Amino acid sequence: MNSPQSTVIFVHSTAHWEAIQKQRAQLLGVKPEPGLIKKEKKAAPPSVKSKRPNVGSEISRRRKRWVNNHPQAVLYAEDLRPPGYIYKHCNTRILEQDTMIKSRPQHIVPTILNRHIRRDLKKTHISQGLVTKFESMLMEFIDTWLDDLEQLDNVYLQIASNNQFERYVVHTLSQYYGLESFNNEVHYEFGGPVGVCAMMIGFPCLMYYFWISLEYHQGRLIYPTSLLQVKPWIVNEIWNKIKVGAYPSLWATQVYMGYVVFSFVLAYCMPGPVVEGLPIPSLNVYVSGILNHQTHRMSGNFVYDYFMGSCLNPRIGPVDLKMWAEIRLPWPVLFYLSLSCLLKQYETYGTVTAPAVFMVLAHFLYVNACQKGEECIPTSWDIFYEKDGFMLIFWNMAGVPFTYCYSSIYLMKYQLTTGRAITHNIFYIASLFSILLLAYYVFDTGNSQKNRFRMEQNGSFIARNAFPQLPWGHIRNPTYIRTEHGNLLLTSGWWGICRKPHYTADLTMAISWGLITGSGSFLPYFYFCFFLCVLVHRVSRDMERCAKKYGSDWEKYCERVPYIFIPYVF
Ligand SMILES: NC(=O)C1=CN([C@@H]2O[C@H](COP(=O)(O)OP(=O)(O)OC[C@H]3O[C@@H](n4cnc5c(N)ncnc54)[C@H](OP(=O)(O)O)[C@@H]3O)[C@@H](O)[C@H]2O)C=CC1
Ligand SMILES: C=C(/C=C/[C@@H](C)[C@H]1CC[C@H]2C3=CC=C4C[C@@H](O)CC[C@]4(C)[C@H]3CC[C@]12C)C(C)C
Repeated sequence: MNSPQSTVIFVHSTAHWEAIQKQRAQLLGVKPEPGLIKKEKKAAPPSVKSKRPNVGSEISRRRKRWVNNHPQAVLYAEDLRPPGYIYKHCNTRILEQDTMIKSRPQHIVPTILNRHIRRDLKKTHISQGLVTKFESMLMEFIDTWLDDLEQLDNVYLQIASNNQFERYVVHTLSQYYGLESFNNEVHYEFGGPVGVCAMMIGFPCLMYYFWISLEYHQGRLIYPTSLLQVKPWIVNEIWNKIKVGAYPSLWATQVYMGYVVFSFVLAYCMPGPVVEGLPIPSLNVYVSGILNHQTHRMSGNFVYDYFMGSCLNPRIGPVDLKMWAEIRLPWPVLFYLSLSCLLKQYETYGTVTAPAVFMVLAHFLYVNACQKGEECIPTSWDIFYEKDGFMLIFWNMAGVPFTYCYSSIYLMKYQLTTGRAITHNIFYIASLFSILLLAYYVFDTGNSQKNRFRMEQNGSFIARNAFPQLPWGHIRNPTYIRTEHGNLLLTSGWWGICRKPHYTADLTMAISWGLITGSGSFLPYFYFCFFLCVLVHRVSRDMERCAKKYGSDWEKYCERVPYIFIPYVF
């Protein structure tokens, strides 16, 4: 995985800043007037040229090169020491006795280079040009923010560099100036820019391909029979069919966009229960003046950021766009599509089959769950973690409604084109209905157990009577693990049995949507396969995130609840 790195220098607080000021004044031999930090501004930043640490002995060539800004002038560990600092007289004890430094808050990095860095620097010849370049950047940054102490809590300077050695120099200089620095490593998911580019092109193409196979081939997957056939196959089988049957017509656009607008107006005027979500990161972040005030976890790569999104919770008025697009758009459309297939069957044959009823029930349960449990959704992963980018928007507006419906469309198209309805024996049908209802029960109560527990914890719990409120959906006096982070991890109910009970239940429902159509086509199983990949990937991302966030508490939780999907199996 490609992981570009950049170095970010942080200044955390006004207190920290004042400490830096005092420190620098002390290093320069200027006595700071207590409480008048701003007044020292002009005197404080040493000009990079005039106050550059002395290098080598006074008559040495090394010193001359350094003083004359020779590009190959080198700097040793001792050169990075504060001026006037004598190595053999300084140790940590002396540092701690120093009143200026003592007055610093605990978290501030000491000014004197630590032994580890000193040892490393001794081995390294650092070019003067490099040091001057980064030192000037730091000086400029310090000067810029001297006048604006109020903003200091959120200010940081980002220095992008893919060179490990350069980053090392920046860290060392930061330490010298009492700034806190750390590497901000961009961790790409989904295969990075190349992976997401492939997905953005591949998903729509795949959907067209599946549409052709459903519309013209009773769900059979089609392919060219020889290499020579590829071009005519693409033109005749794919392109011409899309042009005729799947070109976005004005009527289709009006119907779909009409529904989108209608649904938005409803969300605007009839918002449903209003609950507080989880705290989101501060929006008041300045990043070298480049990013605006709402972007979040940006990689800097346009394609990747376009796919992942930039904002976490964009809104228009009272409508949280992500919630609206995730709940109020795809699931009702999916339900209407299934219902339409059932009505078409009834209109054509005067009767309906059990599999078609099954699909309407399955989609009704899902859409109903999303609406009746709307108040629980702000504490779920997509809302608090995923940003609103191509991935979520495409999947909400196209993927969910127009791929999750393959089972219903397949049942209908198969009957319309062959004249034979897909049916099964009563035992098979009854088993699948039972599996669906049982899985739904675990899915519904699993989600609501965890989300209500979390809502109680953050004080946003509200009781609702929307149908159905299932028994065990709300655990009174639950057991949990209290983490040092402050969050509680539920270990009662389904959550004491495995770590992702709601995923297991959701996947069980997904496979039942395929099984009800028999084994004539892969397409009704596409949702299950796709969803399995999504959830397995999500589990690994989530576990990694939680392990970092909760540390040893997460290990304790994993010991208490060792299985992820199925107890004693996995
Ligand atoms: N049909 C579809 O297309 C999709 C359906 N879904 C369904 O949506 C539902 C919600 O899933 P999703 O949003 O992915 O995940 P969750 O709502 O389970 O969110 C995971 C988060 O829950 C918190 N958490 C994990 N374990 C515990 C615990 N024991 N106690 C308390 N909090 C815990 C952690 O957050 P924290 O950091 O706050 O601790 C974790 O990051 C599932 O049923 C899933 O199947 C999801 C995606 C797509
Ligand atoms: C990822 C997408 C969509 C995800 C949604 C389908 C689920 C996200 C959170 C889920 C739910 C949370 C809590 C619930 C309370 C329960 O009482 C009922 C179920 C539910 C509403 C549950 C339902 C599914 C979610 C809304 C897109 C990108 C496909």
